Amino acid sequence: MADIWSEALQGLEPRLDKQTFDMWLRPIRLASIEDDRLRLHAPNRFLKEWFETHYLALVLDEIEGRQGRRFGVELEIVEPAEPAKAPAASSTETSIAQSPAAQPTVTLRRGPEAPTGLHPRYRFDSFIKGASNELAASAAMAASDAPGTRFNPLFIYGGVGLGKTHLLHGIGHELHRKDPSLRIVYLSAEHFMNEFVTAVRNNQFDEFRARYRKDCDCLLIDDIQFIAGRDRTMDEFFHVFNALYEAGKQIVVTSDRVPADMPGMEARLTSRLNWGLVADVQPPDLETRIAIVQAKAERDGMELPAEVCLTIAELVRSNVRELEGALLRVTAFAQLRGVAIDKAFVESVLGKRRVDKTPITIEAVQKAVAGYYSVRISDLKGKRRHRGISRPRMVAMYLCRQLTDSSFPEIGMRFGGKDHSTVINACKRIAALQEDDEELRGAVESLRGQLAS
Ligand SMILES: Nc1ncnc2c1ncn2[C@@H]1O[C@H](COP(=O)(O)OP(=O)(O)OP(=O)(O)O)[C@@H](O)[C@H]1O
Repeated sequence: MADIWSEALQGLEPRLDKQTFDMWLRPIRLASIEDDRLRLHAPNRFLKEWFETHYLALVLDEIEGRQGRRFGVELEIVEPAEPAKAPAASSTETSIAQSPAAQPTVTLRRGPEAPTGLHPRYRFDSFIKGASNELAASAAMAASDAPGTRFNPLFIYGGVGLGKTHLLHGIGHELHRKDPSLRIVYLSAEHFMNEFVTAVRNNQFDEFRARYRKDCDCLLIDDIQFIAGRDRTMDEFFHVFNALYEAGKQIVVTSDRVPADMPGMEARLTSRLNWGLVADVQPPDLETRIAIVQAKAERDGMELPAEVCLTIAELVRSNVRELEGALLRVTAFAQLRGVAIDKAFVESVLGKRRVDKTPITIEAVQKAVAGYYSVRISDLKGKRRHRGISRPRMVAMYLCRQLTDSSFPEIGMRFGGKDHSTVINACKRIAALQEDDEELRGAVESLRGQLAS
């Protein structure tokens, strides 16, 4: 009976990319054939769902072509009998008949009450899945179902504001929910470097090493591209990676680009980052953008007419952060002016505002921000870290990114030759701070209005 299955797979193997075949088809097993039904086993929920949606029809067509009849299918999740590599949390999939070997083999020390640094809103249930992020989102969920096993490391990459950090935090929350004893460490690569430098300077290397190599069951690192070219940090991260990986601990990494495309990143690190699954997030399509606008409005207790959601989604295409910003702008303006939100209003706030106007330049942004905060343009381009300077500098970088077509490296260059990751961090920081800081939100809106007019 297994021949039906293996013959079909053999027929398909040369027609599919090797990685695709090994990842999605090979792990599916034929358990039995009853009448005209194939009973198949998938090792986990993620593989089951992915196989069902993407490859099942293909395999059934192949079988039909060979056998001359169409089979039905029952696809169940059955974990492989051999012990999982990771001693971490087992899958909570209730339908799985767990073999004793699949249970955790060591008792983990209790972790903190809740992993620190995780944004309370960045959870899977508030993440809208669409074609543009499907692989990354499903893989993130799979990694939190069975950490340290199949998708380890999980590498999520993509452009700015597309949900990488949201997914990373989602994994942390989900792992913690399923097993509060897990020690989950989340931090940005920049933070990792700063801690490392401080540890070396203060002779606290043993503590640093213990924190990341031993007392950690899951490492979530944001913006790994930051450490490219920083030799000692890369070397340290390499050892952290090895220690955790060998212990079967889950590692999830995000970046703005694929591992192979990071100039200055050591080859031994790039290759390790490629060991597991590399999944991208792309700018959302129209349907996903509409769903995101609806969900965000609902979360904020607003009911927006479908036409309004559609108009916002049509006008803002680049990324989700900008979509959120646009929604915030529309609702804030409507509140200020005390008017109802309809299509024409949205267009007046977002849409045609830039048409027929000269494009906003980086210089114009720097000038407006310097004037607003009463600082010198040379300070914005300089290195001083005093809050009175660094805050306006970050706001200026943020507005340059929002209002001009300039890339991160280009903005960095025009701010006194700063690294693109500094610009990325500034943009993120200002976007996040605006959520709670009304004064900052007011400043950004006022500058935006000034520059747009
Ligand atoms: N699919 C989605 N569903 C719901 N919200 C989303 C989705 N994608 C992104 N967001 C939201 O958009 C905002 C930006 O997302 P996030 O910070 O995760 O982006 P990122 O890819 O990490 O970008 P960056 O590289 O700039 O850090 C967040 O508020 C996040 O909640």
